[in-house]
Amino acid sequence: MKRVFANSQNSAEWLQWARENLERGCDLKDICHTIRTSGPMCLKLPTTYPPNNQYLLHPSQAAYDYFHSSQIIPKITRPEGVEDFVRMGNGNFQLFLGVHFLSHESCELLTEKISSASQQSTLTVPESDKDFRTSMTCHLASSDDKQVGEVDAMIAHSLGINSDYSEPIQGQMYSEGQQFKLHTDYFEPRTEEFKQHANEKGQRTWTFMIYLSKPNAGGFTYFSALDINIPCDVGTAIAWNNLRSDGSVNPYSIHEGTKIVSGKKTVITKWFRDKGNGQAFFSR
Ligand SMILES: O=C(O)CCC(=O)C(=O)O
Ligand SMILES: [Fe+2]
Repeated sequence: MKRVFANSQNSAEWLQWARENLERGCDLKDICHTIRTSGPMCLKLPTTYPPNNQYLLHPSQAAYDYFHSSQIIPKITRPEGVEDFVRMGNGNFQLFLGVHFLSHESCELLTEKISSASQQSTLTVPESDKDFRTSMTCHLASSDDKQVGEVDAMIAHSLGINSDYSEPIQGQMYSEGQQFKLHTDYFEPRTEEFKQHANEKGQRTWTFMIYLSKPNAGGFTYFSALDINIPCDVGTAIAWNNLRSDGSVNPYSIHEGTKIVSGKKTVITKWFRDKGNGQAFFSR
């Protein structure tokens, strides 16, 4: 980490310094430590939160995020890997893919259950774009179904996280023309959304998805920051960490359920949380 100036109390200079060092690949924790010990007592930072996720990808945003969220950073919930899954993406983002997670038979049965009891999907923040998320959601957990319970347990086991640290399992169904536009699954820190949704069970940590039925065209899961398109192959599962290793939110996790061109797509989604009862991780 290079020191470009000494004992400066100028916040802009320090932010610039943090940005340069982040771009050079220095560790965010070291940068923050230096700022805490040698930087200005009170960094003057923007008062408005960046409005879009593109801006969040800028390295200086990482520093900004870190300084501002230190009070509410959840504890680390990071499996080292996911059993039998391959790691995709880059060092900035943990994304895993597991083929043949579920048999075609199980996928068919679950698809039937989801299509028989689904309702319009909702969003955690109000959105003026009515096409933002147009899929249907099925609250599978409320069915008390044996197969659903087994899949739920398989997901938790595969990540190695205690299912008490999770939200109830859901199904999503997309018909032709339906989509879920670019978004992140974590709750935006310091917002109403965070206050409303993270209060009890904490921040969202991991997302786990299983593809149950494949559309004829379209319907990928697209991670735009990595330019990775995951096809909706029946039985395949993906899992990603919405947080960085220090527990702050990871903008590289931004993703989209692309529009269905023809056919239907059905998936299972399960979000893990920062808080729960008992040990967070299974011992392996
Ligand atoms: O359907 C997809 O591929 C993505 C779904 C998604 O991002 C979500 O439910 O949060
Ligand atoms: Fe998502």
